[in-house]
Amino acid sequence: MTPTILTQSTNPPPLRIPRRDVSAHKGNFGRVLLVGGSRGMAGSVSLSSIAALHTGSGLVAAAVPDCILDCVAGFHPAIMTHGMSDDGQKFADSAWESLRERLPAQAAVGCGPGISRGPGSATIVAGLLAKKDLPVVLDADALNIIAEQDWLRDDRFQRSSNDAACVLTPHPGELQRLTGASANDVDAQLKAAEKLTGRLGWTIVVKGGPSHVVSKRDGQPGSIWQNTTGNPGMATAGCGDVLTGVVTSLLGQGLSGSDAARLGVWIHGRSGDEAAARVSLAGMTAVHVLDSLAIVADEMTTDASERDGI
Ligand SMILES: NC(=O)C1=CN([C@@H]2O[C@H](COP(=O)(O)OP(=O)(O)OC[C@H]3O[C@@H](n4cnc5c(N)ncnc54)[C@H](O)[C@@H]3O)[C@@H](O)[C@H]2O)[C@@H](O)CC1
Ligand SMILES: Nc1ncnc2c1ncn2[C@@H]1O[C@H](COP(=O)(O)OP(=O)(O)O)[C@@H](O)[C@H]1O
Ligand SMILES: [Mg+2]
Repeated sequence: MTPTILTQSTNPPPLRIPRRDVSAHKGNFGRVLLVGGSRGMAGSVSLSSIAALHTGSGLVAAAVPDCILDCVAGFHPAIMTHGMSDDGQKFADSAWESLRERLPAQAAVGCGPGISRGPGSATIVAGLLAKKDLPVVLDADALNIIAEQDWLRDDRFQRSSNDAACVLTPHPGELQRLTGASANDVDAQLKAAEKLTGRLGWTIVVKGGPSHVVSKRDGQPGSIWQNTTGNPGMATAGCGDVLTGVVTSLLGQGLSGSDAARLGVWIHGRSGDEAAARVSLAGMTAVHVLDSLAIVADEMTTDASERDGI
């Protein structure tokens, strides 16, 4: 019997970015920084960083607690690493001071995978939320810190349409911690995300099968877009860390929060579908999704003649 492949995506992306010009150089595609990791979770921030490279970023660096720098550096020779002060496990209070100096050079920053909770991590998250001229993606424990600190009520962190994008990528458990909306009630989660987006001006990816992107578009709150790619094989450790790197990369390539989130979620799911077809639903891992991302990345792009309809 011929096996039925249920994972093939045929739908087009929600938007496209220009195909690379022949004279392109790495400076054209954004310098991005991934902030995270802790002892025991060096893989998370490495997955995010490699995902940013595989989405097309020109230069990718990881800012990590110094105690895991060698491990993170060993995952991929093209990733630069910056070691920040730590307490032997995770970022120390003073890490923000050295991180802050690196921010002006970045086109976008992604923060949270593997970061762990503690005062050092909380200072970094608050600093990034307050830096409204820098596009940022927040994930994992960065979101749990926002929930713990009750920063959703803090008007200091609102972003207007003139500010850089702030994109949150919670899974249902994290969104429940942030808003109280049950992880088992997608409608309640989308409503809660809509309310947040309207008030704070952030874009929220409500992850799942399928994922949704909730954003303010054309100044109007409450635009909800549903993704069509992806499959349950992606319910495996590290797939969310990959998404953080993908969306950070697209922000760094100049996309708005809403566009980076929608195209990012689409290509991430598309990579998952490619991985499932190549490996298997049960056996695929985040590393297969990363490899597939490098293969399907051009599906996000179009060339000038296609754009102009020639
Ligand atoms: N290799 C690595 O270093 C890895 C590190 N990771 C890091 O591990 C940290 C903890 O992340 P976790 O997400 O495991 O921890 P969480 O405690 O946030 O999430 C897992 C729990 O959330 C609840 N939940 C409810 N609905 C859910 C849904 N639909 N999807 C997911 N969870 C749901 C479940 O109770 C589940 O046990 C993060 O910092 C993450 O970046 C993970 O990404 C795995 C890989
Ligand atoms: N059943 C599913 N269908 C489609 N995508 C899924 C499914 N399960 C998980 N995913 C995707 O995998 C990712 C999991 O993210 P997350 O739970 O944060 O993982 P981790 O923290 O382990 O990296 C999300 O992008 C989610 O949309
Ligand atoms: Mg996660």
